[in-house]
Amino acid sequence: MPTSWADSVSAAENLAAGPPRSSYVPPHLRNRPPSTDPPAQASYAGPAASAQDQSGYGGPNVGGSRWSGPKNDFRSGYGGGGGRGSGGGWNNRTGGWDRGRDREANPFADDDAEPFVEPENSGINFDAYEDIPVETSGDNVPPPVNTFVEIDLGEAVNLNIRRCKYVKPTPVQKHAIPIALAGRDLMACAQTGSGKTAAFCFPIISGIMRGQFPRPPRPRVAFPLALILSPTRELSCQIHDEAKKFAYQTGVRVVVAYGGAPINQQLRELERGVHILVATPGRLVDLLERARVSLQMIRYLALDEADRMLDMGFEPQIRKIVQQMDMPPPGVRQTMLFSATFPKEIQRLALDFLSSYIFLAVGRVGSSTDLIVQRVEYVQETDKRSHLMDLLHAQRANGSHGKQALTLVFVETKKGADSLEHWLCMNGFPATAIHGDRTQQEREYALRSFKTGNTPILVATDVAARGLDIPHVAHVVNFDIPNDIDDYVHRIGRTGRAGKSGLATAFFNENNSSVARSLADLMQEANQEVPAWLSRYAARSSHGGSKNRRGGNRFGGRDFRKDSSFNRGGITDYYGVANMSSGYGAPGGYAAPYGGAGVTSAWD
Ligand SMILES: Nc1ncnc2c1ncn2[C@@H]1O[C@H](COP(=O)(O)OP(=O)(O)OP(=O)(O)O)[C@@H](O)[C@H]1O
Repeated sequence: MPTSWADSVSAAENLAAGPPRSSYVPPHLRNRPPSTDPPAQASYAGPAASAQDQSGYGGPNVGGSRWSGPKNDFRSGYGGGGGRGSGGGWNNRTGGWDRGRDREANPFADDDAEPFVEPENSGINFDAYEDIPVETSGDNVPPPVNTFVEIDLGEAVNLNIRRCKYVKPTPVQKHAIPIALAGRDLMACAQTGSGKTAAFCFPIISGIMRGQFPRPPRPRVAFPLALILSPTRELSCQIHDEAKKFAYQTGVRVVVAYGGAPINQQLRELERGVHILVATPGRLVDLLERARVSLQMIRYLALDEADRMLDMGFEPQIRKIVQQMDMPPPGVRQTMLFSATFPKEIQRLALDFLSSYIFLAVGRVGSSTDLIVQRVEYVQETDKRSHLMDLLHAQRANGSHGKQALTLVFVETKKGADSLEHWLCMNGFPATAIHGDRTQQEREYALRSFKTGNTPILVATDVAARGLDIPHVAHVVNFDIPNDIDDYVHRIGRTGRAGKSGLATAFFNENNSSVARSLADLMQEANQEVPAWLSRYAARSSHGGSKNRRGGNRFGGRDFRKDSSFNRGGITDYYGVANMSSGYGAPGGYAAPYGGAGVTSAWD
C-alpha cells in the first residue's frame, strides 16, 4: 500500500476491415463470412406476449434473455436479414445505415496514441479484487463466472474484449453479466473504478445481437432498443466511447445525445439508426418532446450512477422518461441500475422501475489491498490555498509533474472553482476548471487538457465527481468536503481505478463537523488511519453522521429489502435468497444458488 505521495505517484505510473457493400445484411451478420443459409424470419420470434405486455414484444422470461432468439443464432436479428428488402437498417431510407457501418470508425485507433495508455489492462492489480466481499439477494440468482470465456457474449464482442485488453472480468462483471444475460432486473452496487460500464454494456450488446426485433414503425423517428442514462454530459460521452468499443463490428449502433451540444448533429446521427442510445435526461426529454425519439421498442434500460439519477434533482425527469412516455413497463423491458452507492431511500424509489430484481453488492477492497489511501487534514478555511500550494509543491519536488501525475481538486461552488483555478495559474500551477456554468466546449476542452497532462491540475465541482474514468489521476484533493458522504466516495473514486492505487486528501475544519462521523466511519471501514482529532469530532457530532451512515458495512449499500421496515411497510415484493461469497476460487455461496436457502449474510 502506498504510504506517501511519492509512493502513490509511482504506483499510479505503474481486423478492422468492414464487410463488402451489398444489399441489406443484418447487423450481427455483417462481419461474418458469406453464408448460404436462408434469411431468417422477419418478425419477432421471442416468447409469447404476456398479458402485461402492452407493447407486443413479449413478456419477461426469467432465466433467459427476454427477447433473444435461440442462443448463438447469428442468422436472426433485428427483423431478420434480407426479409425486409435490401434498403438497409432501421430508420434508413436509403441504406444509409449500411453506409454508416462501412464507415464505422475504429474506436481503438486512438488508444495507442494516448500518452498515458499503459501496454495492457492486464497489468492492473486484479489481485486486489480477489478477496473482495460480494453479496447477492433475490430469487434464483444465476451463479457468477470466473472468465470471459465462460460467458457466451458472441464472437464479435469477445474480440472487442481482447482489443480492450481485458484479460478477466472484474468482480462486478463476474456477477452482473450472468445475471443480466439471464434477463433479470438488477440493482448493482460496486465500488468506483471496478468496471460497471462493461458490466451493463456487454449483456445489452450481446442481447441486441441475438434478439429478433420488429422493424421500427416510422421513418425519421429513432426507436432505440436500449437506453443508457447517465447524469452528466461527460459521463454520457465516456459511456458512448466505451460502448462503441465493445460494439465495434457487431453492427450494433450506439448513439449519444446530451445537452450543450448542437441538437441537429445528434438528430442526424439518430436518423441513421440507433440500437443503443446513451443520453443525459434533459436532452432526451427534449428529443422525446420533439417526437424524434420513441421509447416504444426499449428492451434494456440502464441507469448509471442510478442513485444520483433517482435523487431529487433528476427524479422528475427520470419518471417522465421511464413512466410517462411510451417505454414498455418493468417486466417487459429489462432494467439495470448501477452505482457505487445506493442509499435506502433511493432503493425504495427504484422499486417503481424494477421487476423481481436481484441486488448485487460488491464491497470495498479489504484493508491490505485498499487502493485509495485516504488522508484528512485539519485546515482552516483561510489556510486552504496555502495548504494546497504546499501539497502541490511537494508533488513537484517528488518529480510527479515530470511523470504527468494528475491532481483533481474538488470544490463546492462554481465560483470557487473559477477563483481557485485563477489563483493556481497565477501562482505558476497549470490548472484548468470544469463546472456547470462553463460552456460544453469549455468543459470538453478542460477535460481534454487535463487528461493529456497539459494542465495536470483540474479544479472541479461535483459535475466531475461521478463516473469519469481518467487514467493517471494520482491525487484527489477535497479542498471543500462535500456534505454527503456518498459524494465523497464518488469523488475519491476518480483515483485508484481498475486496480491501481491512488491518494485522496481532504481539508477538514469546523464547517465539516456534520460529516465527521460518517467520514471517520468510512475511513475506519476502509482500514485507513483516522486522526484522533477527527474521532473526537465524530464522537461529538450527534446528528450529521447518522444521516449519512451506511450502517458499518463493507459495501456502498445493502439490499433494503432485508430491513424489517421494508416488510412492515406493506411492500409485498419477496426476496428469498441471500448468497455470500468472498473470493472467486470457492464461491461457497453459490453451491445451491437456485432457490436454495443460500448462505447467511455477514450482516445478518
Ligand atoms: N475486465 C477488465 N479488465 C481490465 N480493465 C477493465 C475491465 N473492466 C473495466 N476495466 C477498466 O476499468 C476502468 C474503470 O471502469 P469503469 O469506468 O466502468 O468503472 P465504474 O465501476 O463504472 O466506475 P465509477 O463508479 O467511478 O463510475 C476503465 O478504464 C475500464 O476500461
